[in-house]
Amino acid sequence: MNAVLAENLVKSFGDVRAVDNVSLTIKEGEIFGFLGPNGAGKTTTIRMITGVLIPDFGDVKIFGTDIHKDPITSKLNMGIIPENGTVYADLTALQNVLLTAKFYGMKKNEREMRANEVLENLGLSERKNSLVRSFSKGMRQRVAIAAAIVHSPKLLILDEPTTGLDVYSRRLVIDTVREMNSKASTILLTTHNIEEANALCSKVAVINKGKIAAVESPEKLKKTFDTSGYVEVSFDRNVSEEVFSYQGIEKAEKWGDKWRIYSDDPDRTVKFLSALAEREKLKFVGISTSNPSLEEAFVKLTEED
Ligand SMILES: Nc1ncnc2c1ncn2[C@@H]1O[C@H](COP(=O)(O)OP(=O)(O)OP(=O)(O)O)[C@@H](O)[C@H]1O
Repeated sequence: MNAVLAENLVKSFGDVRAVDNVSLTIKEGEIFGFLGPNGAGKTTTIRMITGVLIPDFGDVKIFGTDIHKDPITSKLNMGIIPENGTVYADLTALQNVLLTAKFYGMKKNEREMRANEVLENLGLSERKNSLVRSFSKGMRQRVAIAAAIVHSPKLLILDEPTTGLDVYSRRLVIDTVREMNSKASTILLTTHNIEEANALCSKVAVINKGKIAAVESPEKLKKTFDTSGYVEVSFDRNVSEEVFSYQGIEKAEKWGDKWRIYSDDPDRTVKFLSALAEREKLKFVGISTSNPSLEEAFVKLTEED
């Protein structure tokens, strides 16, 4: 079953078409990353998916239920951490989480057990009885996350969950996302952080100027935009450029003590190099293929025309 099925979402604010015909399918069990530059339409899309904003056009189904026709059923399945997650500053961390647990209709015993458990997992046990007012940004964000996951939602939606957090809070947030996913939650998160998306997500969608530019696994996306396709090789002695003249090899460039061999088929290049080494009695000192980055793909997908 699809956790999220968003079809043809459109939302304008005055003359600005913030979201322009966006469709997304998020399968159960995925960690789905929503990437895009500032103002691309990520938050507006998330707000439509979570039922906070009514689209001008289009539908959203959460586990098959229309969010606008039956918001309660849909929302019971969700945990939502909005951008700059909101928590009550005049309540303690524990009171914040217990309050949300109550909203979700959890029983008293279960509320207390789970609230303590999630606060512990998010490194907040020792401060659970302190007012949130006294907390740092990272701690507040962790309280917001604890509150959003206390009812073990089937779908966890996080808008920029790690922006502005210190390394410790970021690590706890990422570990929590992974743990929720391993316990059968589907995750949808927006992020600016491409390396984070690369490390966490099984699939990413890139949005630019309100439109979806690509939906792929990070690995496929990297490969699609890898224009650098080269193999780097060094031998135990110098060779001249001519030895690399071979069908399919576009060029060979000297890089320090190595050669970069460009082609559209690294597998063939490696086989060719192996035959070359044998024929010329060369020994490999090192050989590696280029490592395309998701950042490169992202920049290509979102760069100005
Ligand atoms: N309530 C609003 N009223 C007017 N314009 C809005 C409103 N919300 C969003 N916009 C505009 O819609 C566009 C998309 O904004 P949105 O916040 O969805 O982008 P985003 O991808 O989440 O950006 P960021 O990464 O900076 O948070 C922007 O041009 C923004 O100025």
